[in-house]
Amino acid sequence: MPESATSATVLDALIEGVRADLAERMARASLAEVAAAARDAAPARPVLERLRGPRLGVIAEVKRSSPSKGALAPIADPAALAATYADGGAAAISVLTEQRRFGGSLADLDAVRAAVDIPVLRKDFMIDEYQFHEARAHGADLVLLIVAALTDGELRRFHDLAGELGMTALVEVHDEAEIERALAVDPQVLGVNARNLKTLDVDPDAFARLVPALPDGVVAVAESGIGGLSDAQRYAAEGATAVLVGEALVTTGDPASAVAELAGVPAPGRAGGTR
Ligand SMILES: O=C(O)c1ccccc1NCC(=O)[C@H](O)[C@H](O)COP(=O)(O)O
Repeated sequence: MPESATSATVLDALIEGVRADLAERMARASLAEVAAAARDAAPARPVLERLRGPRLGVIAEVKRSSPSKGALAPIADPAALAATYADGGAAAISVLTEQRRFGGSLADLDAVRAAVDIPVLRKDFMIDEYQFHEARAHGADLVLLIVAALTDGELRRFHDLAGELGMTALVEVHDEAEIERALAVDPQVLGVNARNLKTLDVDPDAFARLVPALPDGVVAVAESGIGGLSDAQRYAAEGATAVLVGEALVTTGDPASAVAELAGVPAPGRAGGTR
């Protein structure tokens, strides 16, 4: 459950903004209209096999700014950046669509979708059924479910809905209690975010601490604070199937080489999908 109403967190504030923006979009297009657009979209791409492999899967993020760091990169052409990531060997592209603090949009998702053939993640604070149809209508193959932002009932309902729409859910946790809640929906892809979304503190040891609780066969994604090769190598050695990287890729002058370097990391611990 989200923290109590008396102690508003960074995550609470982000979600408040997401709700306001969502209300505006809902006033422009009904759920029925968005659901029809989702049905008309090309089928979602399979994700699991792209993330699993003898080498580390790299989910490369299009990220202009963030609550923790402010402005990172202007990214005038998200399609070109995504194509560069794909050329470097990214397994998937993450597109932040939250507008207020991350500078993203559904237009970014459209542009990236049109530019690459690899799976695309809609990275946002998914709190309403409407956003899942919207994600699919805009070509997403993967959607993010942040356990800290959802009740158990919402987590179950949205995990099911993502599957019904043909998408894969990346279920994101930060601590032991959230893992327990996440496992109740039997996720195929589990992300451990080193960043606590309530405080913005980054704990590079979170993945290693939680990895023993991850079920065999799950795609384990280490997220946030990955600065380069040595971090990626450490996560691979700890059992990560994939890494999700934003800041380090949008702030480098050579994103294709940066992705290629990370994508070259052997991931022997999870090569067969088991630990
Ligand atoms: O990045 C933030 O400051 C942030 C703050 C609050 C909620 C979410 C946030 N980021 C979303 C992400 O999960 C990251 O963009 C992603 O894991 C990549 O992180 P990084 O490589 O550290 O940019």
